[in-house]
Amino acid sequence: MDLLGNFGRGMVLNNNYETWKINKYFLLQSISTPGFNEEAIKRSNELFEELDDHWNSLKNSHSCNDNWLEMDFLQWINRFMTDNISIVITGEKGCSMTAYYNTFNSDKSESSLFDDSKSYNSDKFTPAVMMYVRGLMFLNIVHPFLRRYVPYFKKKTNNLLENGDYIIKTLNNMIERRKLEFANSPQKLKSKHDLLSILITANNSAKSNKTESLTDEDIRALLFDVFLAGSDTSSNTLFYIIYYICRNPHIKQKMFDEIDSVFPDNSSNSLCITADHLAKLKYCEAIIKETSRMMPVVPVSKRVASAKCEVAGYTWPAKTVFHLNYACIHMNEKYWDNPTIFDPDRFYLQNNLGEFNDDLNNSNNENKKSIHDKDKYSLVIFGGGIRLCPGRKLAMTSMLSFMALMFKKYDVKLVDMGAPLKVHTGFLTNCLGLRIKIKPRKPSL
Ligand code: HEM
Repeated sequence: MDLLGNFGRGMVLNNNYETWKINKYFLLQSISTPGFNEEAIKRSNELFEELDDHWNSLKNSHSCNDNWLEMDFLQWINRFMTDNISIVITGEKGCSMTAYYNTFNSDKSESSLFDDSKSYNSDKFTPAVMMYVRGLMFLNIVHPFLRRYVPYFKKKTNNLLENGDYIIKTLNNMIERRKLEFANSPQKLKSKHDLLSILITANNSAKSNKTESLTDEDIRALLFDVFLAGSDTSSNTLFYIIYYICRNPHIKQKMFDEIDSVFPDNSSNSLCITADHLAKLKYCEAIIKETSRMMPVVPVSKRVASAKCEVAGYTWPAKTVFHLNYACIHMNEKYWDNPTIFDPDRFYLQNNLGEFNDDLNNSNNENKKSIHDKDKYSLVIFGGGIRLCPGRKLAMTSMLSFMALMFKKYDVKLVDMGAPLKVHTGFLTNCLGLRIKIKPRKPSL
């Protein structure tokens, strides 16, 4: 079942506390550096410009009624976030948006730029990671006899093994290439702020100081974890944001007003967002929280009791598995007034937005502020306790950047206001499709 040799390595699939702790330490140190955060914002700016160029070309090549461009937002935002997480992890430009744009074009020549044997192809790699996750479920459920001897299951198992090999090879190549670059030109790499370069630099200095360090397999597992956890989570949240603000025009307007106040109009067509701008987008932050309360992309999680414990007045033996229903907690009337109403003001007016700025090194997160007076775990978008999501700051940065860039420029509406939100819940609650229309908010843009 352990196709990648990841069990006991990295974070997500690691139940060995000692190695998990070391991996977590390296990941948090790497993604908490100011350079990493600035780079993530800079990359969002660049990628949005690319996305906007694609949209403009589509608008020019298709006749659009009233200047509104209709699109399947699911496809674009998935690819935007795929390219975003790819470049943040590897420093290498992904090709998912370009590959998708090319499907609208008769001239597909740009696709040939991506040679799998030489460079990393985000459009192929990220779906492979998702296939790996679905494969884990399959391997968990299907009996080994069926996998070995029954043709249908055997074929599926072989596909999964091939997929696992492809992921390992891609990540190994990436690490090897970067280490070689590092050996040839150490100074150059010190100025790089992608996750892989920072991890290698931090690991090299741990080795030379003879403190605990990572193996290449650990680095591979950490990269895999971030590919796995960092893209679909943020893109699904952004779908749901679009859905809810379109259905609540007064909230959309309040969001536009905030964005306009942080980015007053200037002659330039493109924004250049910084961390200071993002810190001012308190209403946008409240929208992200309220959307995630209504529709948490990670709806459940699990914990295993390491020792006998008491929960809800009952005594439970060690190794009891507890399923934590985050989606239900978010709808509990004990903690939330009118929980079915979409109301970002419940976070905004209380000005209680400290959760995402807490000390990222504090794994127990005991200092987490309560969202309101009732219970600090009544909002568990990013989980809680020792396995709290380490990527929450990066997630907030990418989502806020996207919101500012998109809504400074574009108004948005749903193609079908009456259509229910189509979702599928597995590990994540995935949106299955969302047709929207966009139009520049100002004629000059
Ligand atoms: C909107 C975006 C995101 C959401 C909603 C989200 C949510 C979560 C949740 C609920 C958990 C499980 C916590 C628990 O069991 O209590 C988790 C774990 C994790 N997340 Fe995120 N996440 C997001 C983005 C990211 C990003 C961008 C990264 C990249 C660094 C990331 C990396 C991880 C990792 C490595 C874990 C596993 C932690 C462990 O097992 O100890 N996540 N995330």
